[in-house]
Amino acid sequence: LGEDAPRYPDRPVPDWYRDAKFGVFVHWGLYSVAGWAPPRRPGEDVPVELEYSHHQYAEWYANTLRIPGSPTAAYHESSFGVGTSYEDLADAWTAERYDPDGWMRLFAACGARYVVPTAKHHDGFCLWDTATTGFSSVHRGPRRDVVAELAGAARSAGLRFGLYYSGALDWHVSHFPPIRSLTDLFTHRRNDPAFARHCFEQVRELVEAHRPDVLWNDIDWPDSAKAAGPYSLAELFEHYYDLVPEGVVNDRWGVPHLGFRTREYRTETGTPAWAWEATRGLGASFGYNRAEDDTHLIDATELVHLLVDTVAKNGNLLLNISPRGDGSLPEAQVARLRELGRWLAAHPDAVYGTRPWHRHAEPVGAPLRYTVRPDGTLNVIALDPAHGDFRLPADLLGRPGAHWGEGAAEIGPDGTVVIPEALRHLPAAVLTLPPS
Ligand SMILES: CC(C)[C@@H]1NC[C@@H](O)[C@H](O)[C@@H]1O
Repeated sequence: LGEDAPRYPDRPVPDWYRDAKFGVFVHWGLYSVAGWAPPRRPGEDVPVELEYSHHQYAEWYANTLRIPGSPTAAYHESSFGVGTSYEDLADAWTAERYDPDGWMRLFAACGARYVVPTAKHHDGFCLWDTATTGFSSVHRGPRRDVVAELAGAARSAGLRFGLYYSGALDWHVSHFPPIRSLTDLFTHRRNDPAFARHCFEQVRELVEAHRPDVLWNDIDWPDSAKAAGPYSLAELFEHYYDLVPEGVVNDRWGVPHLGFRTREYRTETGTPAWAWEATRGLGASFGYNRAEDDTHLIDATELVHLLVDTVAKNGNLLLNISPRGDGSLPEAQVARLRELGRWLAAHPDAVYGTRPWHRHAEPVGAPLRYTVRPDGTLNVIALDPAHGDFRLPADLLGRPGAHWGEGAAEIGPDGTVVIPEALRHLPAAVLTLPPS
């Protein structure tokens, strides 16, 4: 970094974030009106040359639509007619079933401790009362300040409130050909001072109006804002932390300042010392995709395993839900969220406020995950208890006071742990061992 490179703050990730463990991402925007992408089941892939023309992310509709011959281009013309642009859809967006309070009560009931809705995605459509553009949900379509309503509803429901912002891509104010490769993704983007100021002013509006507890930027930030000076990223971070002392940012700003690291549809292999967050949709898309059905969604048991595995590895899970354009929530997604919430409500101390043990799982043998409570109690979380009894590892043998919730656990001299019949139907059962 040159000597004129700005100095970035070195801030610890706040305890509220590390204790929260589970948040809900909400990708809702103009792309939700069309709500379509080529559906993709777990494990399905496309050849790299089709990665962008057949993008599974429905929130990329505005880009995919511009790729000649793409399935999205065909879908758009057959659905909206020749000559209808993506941006024309803004006036068709009515959001008649949008219920911010209902959303947030549901997320809180499902065990989420924070929520991160999209304020502006790559399409450039802003969901708040911005002075920077008329391409917004206040000036067009719903004619509502969606972000303000979500912020109030989230905090009324007792949730921490974060905001997602697309700092690298804004297709409304950029005039590049469509992104058709990973190289395009990092070259077909504006880095000029005018765009840097535009992004700075938009995020400053959001910070000053809503004091978001999380600033979740995506992909990168305009390069011209990475030197010291007015409208610089360093200035924006300083302003943010002045207004939100417990605020936290992610790792996608393109500068040597980050709070938590992010993994998109991926996990960590071990237990990193740093705070990180696993994020994914319930299906293969973040934005609503009407072409997805139950077979495209992760099932509830896998969701519990994903949360437990992530927390055991020192991470948070930010699980995305994809509201339809009218603001209703896809029932199959809600059902999975509720199932996860039921398990969490029955096992809060296995997750919230815990920290990793010295290993997150066993290299071989029983599918166990470990977390440690603030008082030192060890949670031994057995995934898929229906598979039956398991052997405690040697370093846990003989530790007294093992319990399954209410009842004492039966552990044989060889460390075989009998899983009570009443627990075998659960996605995961939690054995506790008092502090050694
Ligand atoms: C993880 C999530 C925020 C995704 N980040 C990359 C975007 O291109 C994608 O649409 C989605 O927002």
